[in-house]
Amino acid sequence: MLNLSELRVTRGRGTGRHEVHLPGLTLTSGDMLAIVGPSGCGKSTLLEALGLLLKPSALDSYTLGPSETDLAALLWTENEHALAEIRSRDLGFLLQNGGLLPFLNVRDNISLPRRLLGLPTNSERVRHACAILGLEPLMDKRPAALSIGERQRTAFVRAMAHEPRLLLADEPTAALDPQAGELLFGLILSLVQELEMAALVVSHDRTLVAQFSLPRLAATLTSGGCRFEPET
Ligand SMILES: Nc1ncnc2c1ncn2[C@@H]1O[C@H](COP(=O)(O)OP(=O)(O)OP(=O)(O)O)[C@@H](O)[C@H]1O
Repeated sequence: MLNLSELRVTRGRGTGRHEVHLPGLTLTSGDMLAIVGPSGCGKSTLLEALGLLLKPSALDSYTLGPSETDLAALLWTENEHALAEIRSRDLGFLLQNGGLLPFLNVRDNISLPRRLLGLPTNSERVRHACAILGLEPLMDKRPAALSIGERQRTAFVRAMAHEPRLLLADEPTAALDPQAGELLFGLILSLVQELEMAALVVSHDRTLVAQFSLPRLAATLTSGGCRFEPET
């Protein structure tokens, strides 16, 4: 479902230069992988590169799902139109700031990705996710009137509403209590398996990661940055 050759991404310059290195990655349908490592090592950078939001300094090939389109080639040709289409159709983002639109209520924030793709805004899966995560009473509220945890849960439902091939989630449980975190992890895992998608989830919560027996991509600090490798 996901095949990526060696990836290098560079942030900053001079003494502040930090290189994130991933020797390669293969995910099959139903895989959910946790990305773990210390603050500042490059976990968000890795997600952003996999989400086609950053141009890597090295990447030979990157394919996603049944499509044979080489996303690495698209990145190099800077075909912004094609990249934007893939981001909105095949990828689901739950980034650290949540990214909810402040002028839309919860209902409209959640339905936006499906609306933009011309899909019916009513989806049984979205309704189910909203019910499990307790969002139903909040549908008419705007983000400013939500708690941080409520915003995080809304952002998660928005990230999966269009049923992407790959979900990229940055600390999805950071603002949630242990019980809500467990509910969200369980929901992500069941969706990933049911929809035959894959998920990469940055998490500091080793307890949750262990509880769900998630395979891990762990960071090792190097002199100029950080390398991510499967943790044994
Ligand atoms: N926009 C940017 N420009 C330059 N350097 C950046 C930028 N964003 C992040 N960095 C640097 O890149 C490195 C990796 O940052 P990143 O946010 O990916 O780490 P992280 O592991 O996700 O951290 P945290 O767990 O604290 O969120 C850090 O040294 C950071 O200072």
